[in-house]
Amino acid sequence: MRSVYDSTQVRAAEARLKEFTAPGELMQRAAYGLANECLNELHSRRGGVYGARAALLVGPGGNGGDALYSGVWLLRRGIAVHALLVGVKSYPGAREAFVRAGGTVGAISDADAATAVSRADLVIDGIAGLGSSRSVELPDSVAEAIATTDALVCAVDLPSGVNGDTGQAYDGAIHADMTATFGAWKPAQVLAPARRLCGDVRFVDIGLGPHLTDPRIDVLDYADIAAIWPGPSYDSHKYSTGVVGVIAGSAQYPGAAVMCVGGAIRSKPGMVRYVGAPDAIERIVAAWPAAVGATSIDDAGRTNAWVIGPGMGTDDAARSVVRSSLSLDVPVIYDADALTILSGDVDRLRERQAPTVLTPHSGEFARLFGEVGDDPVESVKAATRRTGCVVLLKGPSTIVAAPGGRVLVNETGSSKLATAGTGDVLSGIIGAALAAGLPAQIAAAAGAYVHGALADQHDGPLIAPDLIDELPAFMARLQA
Ligand SMILES: NC(=O)C1=CN([C@@H]2O[C@H](COP(=O)(O)OP(=O)(O)OC[C@H]3O[C@@H](n4cnc5c(N)ncnc54)[C@H](O)[C@@H]3O)[C@@H](O)[C@H]2O)[C@@H](O)CC1
Ligand SMILES: Nc1ncnc2c1ncn2[C@@H]1O[C@H](COP(=O)(O)OP(=O)(O)O)[C@@H](O)[C@H]1O
Ligand SMILES: [K+]
Repeated sequence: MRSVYDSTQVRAAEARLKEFTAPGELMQRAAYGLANECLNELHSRRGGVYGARAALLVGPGGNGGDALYSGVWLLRRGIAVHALLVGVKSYPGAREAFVRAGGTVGAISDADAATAVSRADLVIDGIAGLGSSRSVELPDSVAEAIATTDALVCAVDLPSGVNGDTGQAYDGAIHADMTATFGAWKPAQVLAPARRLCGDVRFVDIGLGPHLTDPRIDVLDYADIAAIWPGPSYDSHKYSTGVVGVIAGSAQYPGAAVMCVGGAIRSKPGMVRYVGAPDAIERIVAAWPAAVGATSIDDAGRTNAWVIGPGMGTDDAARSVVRSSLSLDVPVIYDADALTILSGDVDRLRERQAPTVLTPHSGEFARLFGEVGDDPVESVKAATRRTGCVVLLKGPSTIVAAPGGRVLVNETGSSKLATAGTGDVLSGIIGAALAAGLPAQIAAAAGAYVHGALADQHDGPLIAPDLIDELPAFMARLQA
């Protein structure tokens, strides 16, 4: 598990650590770590670093200070380093130290600034880090040179022009190949759209660890999923590993039910029950002979968790099923059309006694709670406070919040998943995890991890049923 801390937490931890360290020590640790990451990467790209050129983009604050002091280390390794000041100020003492070590300094507005960038093998973005909260305004020629260079572009702490806490990217934000993050992972390094601008994130330890508590976000990794994903024990039977109920599909969207049941059944619960009209049951059993049909929730028999919504439509019959399901005393995941149905009735979700998971994409989220704002984590947390439910917001970074709990962000998957029906598979997978007894937020986040990993594992173009086909191999590896 990777813990992520916001700028207030990082600044507070830095302030505490500074009580035990010499003045300027933390910046030296950061600058040395940054230089090392750049040297290693440059070495593997060019086969050596001597004789290379570097351009530093230097802002007025601590971020620019890190860039200038890292320049001192680069100069000592035989790299020619030119600093371009963005503005008139620079971090006290850093510019002098850089010049003493042999660095040259110009202004970003100099006529030859763009040439310095395009001739560089390494561009270090030290315009702003934790203090970045607005667009980056560089001369067009320099912005163009940064955007088109083949050089290694390394961001100091965060790419300039991204909001470190929310993951928002402002105009002109720098697109880095690599980011050296100091002391902690920051929200922008795991949240869309900023995380894409970070490139490969390298952790530089500056000793903040003992001073950081209560992360803002956690990111589950493969080892976490392997440890928590339920598997059978020697004395398991079909009722002990969880029974999933699925209500999905309609005459208009029959495939949604097939994919949702497939996602559930291939995640290996003890049993999957499908509730629908007789012709729908026939279709499901033709696709998944191991599924068990019933025509109503009441007739379905023992079920540990329900998945309700994919492709079920929003007609009166669907509305009545969703409303009556609110009183089910087992975990329920509401997805797709069920979310649309509930959007008129959001506050009724509070009536639910058993755990509830909502899995909206941003359009469904807007219908339920209003548009996702500039701070998506805050938007999702507000939705959990309002409903008392676990809310999983889908998208290029999936955010899972629970009432009173920590926020989980999923990093697996990619835009390969932007194809119809992948969400139906996801809700089936989460349903299996819920039925096996995982706590609702963990089930949702672990389901999102598995779902994304299936896409990552799949070679070539992906359609939703491919995810189901990838499940057995993934589960076999996970449980090995
Ligand atoms: N506080 C500490 O103990 C440490 C801080 N470190 C570095 O210091 C950074 C934080 O320093 P600061 O608080 O000075 O903040 P920053 O240097 O990140 O940014 C603040 C300054 O940049 C300007 N700025 C913001 N956005 C800009 C833009 N788009 N274009 C031009 N200028 C812009 C602001 O007006 C302000 O003057 C960290 O991200 C990290 O790089 C590290 O040296 C580690 C230790
Ligand atoms: N650009 C993207 N990057 C990563 N994941 C994505 C992207 N677009 C969609 N996804 C994922 O694909 C799935 C789509 O679900 P959804 O929108 O409900 O589709 P459908 O209703 O067609 O099944 C979600 O898990 C979502 O997180
Ligand atoms: K930066």
